[in-house]
Amino acid sequence: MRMRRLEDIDVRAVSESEIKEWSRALTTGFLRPPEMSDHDVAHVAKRFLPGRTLGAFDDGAPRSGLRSGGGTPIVATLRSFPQELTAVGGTPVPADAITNVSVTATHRRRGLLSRMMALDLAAAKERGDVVATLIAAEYPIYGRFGFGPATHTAQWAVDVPRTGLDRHRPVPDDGGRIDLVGGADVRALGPALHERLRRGQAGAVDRTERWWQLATGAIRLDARPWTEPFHAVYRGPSGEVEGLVTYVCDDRWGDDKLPGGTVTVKGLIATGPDAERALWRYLCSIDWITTVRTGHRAPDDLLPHFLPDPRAAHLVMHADWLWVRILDVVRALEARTYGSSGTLVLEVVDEAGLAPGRYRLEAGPDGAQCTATGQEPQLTLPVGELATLWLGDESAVRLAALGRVREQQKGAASVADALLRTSRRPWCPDIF
Ligand SMILES: CC(=O)SCCNC(=O)CCNC(=O)[C@H](O)C(C)(C)COP(=O)(O)OP(=O)(O)OC[C@H]1O[C@@H](n2cnc3c(N)ncnc32)[C@H](O)[C@@H]1OP(=O)(O)O
Repeated sequence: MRMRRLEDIDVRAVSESEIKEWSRALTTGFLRPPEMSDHDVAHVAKRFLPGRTLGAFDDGAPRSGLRSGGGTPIVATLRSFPQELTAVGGTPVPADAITNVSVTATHRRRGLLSRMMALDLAAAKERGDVVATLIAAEYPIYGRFGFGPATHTAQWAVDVPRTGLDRHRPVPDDGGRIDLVGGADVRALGPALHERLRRGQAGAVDRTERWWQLATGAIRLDARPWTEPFHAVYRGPSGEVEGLVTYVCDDRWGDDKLPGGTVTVKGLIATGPDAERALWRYLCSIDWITTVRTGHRAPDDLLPHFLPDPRAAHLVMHADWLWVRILDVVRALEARTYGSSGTLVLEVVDEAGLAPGRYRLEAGPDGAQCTATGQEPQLTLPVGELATLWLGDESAVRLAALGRVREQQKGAASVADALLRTSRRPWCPDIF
């Protein structure tokens, strides 16, 4: 069969009637069994947003075999949806959340992702989104499109017998209480708790009703076998719900008849350190459990230091997590608060032409003003590096040492750090 030339492959928004074929292309690109059940396709269709589900159509591709319906075969997918991302200081900014990016193995490295990404980012800019966000499958994919890694994830495995915690003490020991609750309770309590968390957590994103339904089994998908988890809530001494953990346990025993169970945390959110401490200690106090796996946490999570012996928490993963692409430099910089007062003139390099320019930032602990300027820049940096600095996780001095930002004025990177870095690291608890 003749290979289609690039310009013969149509990249466009899919219509609702093309969702089944689009879903097949997505599962194929993600190396999953290609045929999605009608039940699962119906769920994909439910969250369909016109114009925001993109596909690449190759009418030269075979219509037999894996294909599930009529129409032109789809060989690449990308979907975006509206999201809110919390900036430093707590203000949510409108984000274009990008997900379901795939290109069928036979069509890779021919520019299909680049074309879909250009379409989606242009539409986001046009809509007035301040940033685009995604969780990258692999590190090298998205930097070229102006994204920078803006939060990191860490996962620990806690060796419970080594923690030094006294398993005879009641948990919690601070006047609060912990209760196991059902999925319906979580759907009732969880959203308000999460809203409180995300307002104070730079890097957090909003959760939809569907998110809570999936997390509690109210929506089940054929492609994701469901195990009913445990949910525990922590109420502080005042009786208010301040924390929630969802976890599963295995039932492992050694030949020596000693228990060796593992708790795997699906999510733990809390509005303050007392609730976090109480929930981690609760998990470490469950009989038969010798390991607690934490799931995705911020790299500066307090967990190890809640344990008398912090070395009992072994770091098992540390990696980039949320990637951010700034689309509107002025609104992004004005949305956040700063660690000190000062001014900084930045030259932002953006080869895609979405947010390039010279910007003067006058910043302070209560907010900032940012304007386009003709002044000489103090710091020159690619738009992806700006995203990395924007959420407060990275140091401009480090990036200058790596040659990724350029000081045009000596000491400008230190000035940038004093303004932009935060005392706690940003964290995105979710995957999307
Ligand atoms: C947010 C999410 O959904 S993350 C999930 C991403 N999807 C996956 O990882 C699924 C498996 N992989 C794929 O489907 C594809 O390989 C994709 C989507 C990663 C890339 O799609 P392609 O159409 O091949 O990308 P495209 O041809 O536009 O590549 C543009 C450039 O990026 C580079 N590139 C693309 N993917 C990768 C990668 N995984 N690693 C390194 N470089 C890459 C290409 O080499 C090319 O570089 P060049 O311009 O210097 O030649």
